[in-house]
Amino acid sequence: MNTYTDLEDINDLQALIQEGRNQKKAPLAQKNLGQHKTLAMLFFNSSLRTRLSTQKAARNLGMEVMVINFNQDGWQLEFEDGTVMNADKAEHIKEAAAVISQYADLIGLRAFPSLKDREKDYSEILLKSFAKYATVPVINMESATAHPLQALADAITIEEQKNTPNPKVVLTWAPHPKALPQAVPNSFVKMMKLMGADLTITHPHGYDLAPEIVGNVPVFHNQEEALKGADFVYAKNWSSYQDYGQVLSQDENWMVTMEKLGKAKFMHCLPVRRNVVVEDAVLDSTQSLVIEQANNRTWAAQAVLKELLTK
Ligand SMILES: NCCC[C@H](NC(=O)CCC(=O)O)C(=O)O
Ligand SMILES: NC(=O)OP(=O)(O)O
Repeated sequence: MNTYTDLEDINDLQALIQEGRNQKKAPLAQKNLGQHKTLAMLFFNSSLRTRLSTQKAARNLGMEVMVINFNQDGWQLEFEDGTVMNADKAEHIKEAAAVISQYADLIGLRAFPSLKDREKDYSEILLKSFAKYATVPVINMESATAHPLQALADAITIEEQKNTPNPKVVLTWAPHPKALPQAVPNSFVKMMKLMGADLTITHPHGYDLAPEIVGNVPVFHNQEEALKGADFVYAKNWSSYQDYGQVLSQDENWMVTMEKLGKAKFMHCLPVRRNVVVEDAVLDSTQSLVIEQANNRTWAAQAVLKELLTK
């Protein structure tokens, strides 16, 4: 693995999941691997889990970490080629990426989509420009359309928690007051396909994810029907892909309740809006995996950092 911009960068998924589980058992077993190496983490958006778990993972491997909140502390970046930079953008990605590459051995990036221009968001201009102009590996810490570190933590969580060889996994849309990205569901669907999981997707009309990502995964518009016999229920809100970035429904009947969950385990990437996405009773029950899922973010990041350090 030379970079971790999306799940396609993974050479051997089972080995990477196993590596994450090994790191969890012995977090400091390779504490000198990253000695004198630095991870620079660039945040264009808020984060709790990604920021802290990735730092923790890097430190467990002996790395130094530098963090910059780009919107507050960095210069506004220009990504287009050949522009006359006489407006608000002070620095071109060509210089910024080349300069950061001299200070750091790995660069992590978080940058959400605009949710205004689908073509532009799905072109992943920020992530791809960094990957192009940086001379060190780039790690996706949630880009416009993908969250591969989250998906790896989700895969580790399902592997740890499953009681049958091929459990039924249901990804359900859930209501939310704001327009949210498709990054988490996109990467979750891709990951479940890579794992060969028994995946079902359920969402209201108008919320289909990108067809090239969904492929032939069964999609139900009846949530109750989809949830029948589920072993894992993964809830997430996302805004519309077709009517790009729009909130078409806030139907509270789609909230995950204990009654709907049945015997299944509950997953969510967090942060989660209580009693909007999912009711308290679910999050406060022993069937909720959300805290363990967030714990696994460290081990997923540590597995990825290890691969990138030893490539
Ligand atoms: N990194 C995990 C999720 C990040 C983001 N959620 C959010 O922005 C929630 C914000 C709120 O609830 O106000 C998303 O859906 O992609
Ligand atoms: N799940 C996740 O990525 O959380 P943060 O947005 O807090 O990093």
